[in-house]
Amino acid sequence: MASCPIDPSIIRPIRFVAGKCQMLDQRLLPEQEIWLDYDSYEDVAEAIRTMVVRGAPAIGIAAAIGAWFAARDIDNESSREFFAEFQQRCAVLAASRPTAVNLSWALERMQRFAEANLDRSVMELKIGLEYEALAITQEDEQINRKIGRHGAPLIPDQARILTHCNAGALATGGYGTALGVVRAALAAGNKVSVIADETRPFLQGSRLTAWELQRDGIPVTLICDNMAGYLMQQGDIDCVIVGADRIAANGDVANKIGTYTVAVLAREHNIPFYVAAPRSTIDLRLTDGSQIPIEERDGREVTHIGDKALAPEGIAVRNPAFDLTPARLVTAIITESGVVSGDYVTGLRQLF
Ligand SMILES: CSC[C@H]1O[C@H](OP(=O)(O)O)[C@H](O)[C@@H]1O
Repeated sequence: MASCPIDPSIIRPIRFVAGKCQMLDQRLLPEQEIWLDYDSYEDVAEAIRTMVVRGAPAIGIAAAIGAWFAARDIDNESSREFFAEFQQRCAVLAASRPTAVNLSWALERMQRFAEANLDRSVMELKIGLEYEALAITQEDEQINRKIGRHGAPLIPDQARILTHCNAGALATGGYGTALGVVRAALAAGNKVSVIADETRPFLQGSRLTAWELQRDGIPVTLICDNMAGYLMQQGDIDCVIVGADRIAANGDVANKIGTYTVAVLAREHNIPFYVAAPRSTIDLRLTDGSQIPIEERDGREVTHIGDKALAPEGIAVRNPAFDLTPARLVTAIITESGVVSGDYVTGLRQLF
């Protein structure tokens, strides 16, 4: 059933209506629900970089809206000169974060639209780009509902599902990818529950997944990342479902740091490890995961929570924001076009 776009009960982190954009500042959850107004491509790029908005599909949507702001503000009557400036501004958005391929996927889609319509006036190009950004925004939730429908049959009744990071409504245009499978399993009548890794250092699990699921009345238990192995050992986890930021052509998965650790633990305990992602997160241009850029973020995310220091001043820090899970540890990849497992090279290519 198509969701009602104005149903306030459904979590959507980005609002794009009549050329206006608001984004839920996810840095302030769960304590504050603050919506920020955006009206320039530079500010949207900063929102992506600073993780006001985060999550691969949500980053793609924000980038598309940012690209429209970029086009709207170009003051040029020549379509070709307009397009050259538009490409330069899209490059600013593309540089905001490196790992989630949805960012470049959305920007390339916007630029392809413009390039295919250079015979139009600049005004017509601007109008068309707004509709393209709106389409990218509105398509995402329906894609996630399809992912949920394909994934739900994999989830047994009473399943206790471990999640890592947030691949829910807050990471997308609504409904979520990994959490979309959870929502669909519940809608199918399965009494599933979630065990959410807090996901240090940005705490997307404790701050976002726990908030999102509690708000929707979905059973959720929060654990520290270092507890997952113990719960698996105790038989308290029945399956794992995570999202993805980029999937290479061979099925290697880049996702939030700690995902690889969970995948290794799941394999050790013979627990299914599922990845839920839209086709826009699959990058067939990369033969394997070694080619996926891994973002290194500010060490302050590790040494501080807000202004509170968690480590001695000046301590050396590493802060890779993602890691790579080899395809051999992935039980199946759940997409809006179906479920792929085993021969990922063939299976992923057949999705397109
Ligand atoms: C549905 S994609 C969510 C994906 O994005 C997250 O990363 P970040 O919060 O840094 O944008 C994480 O890897 C999630 O699995």
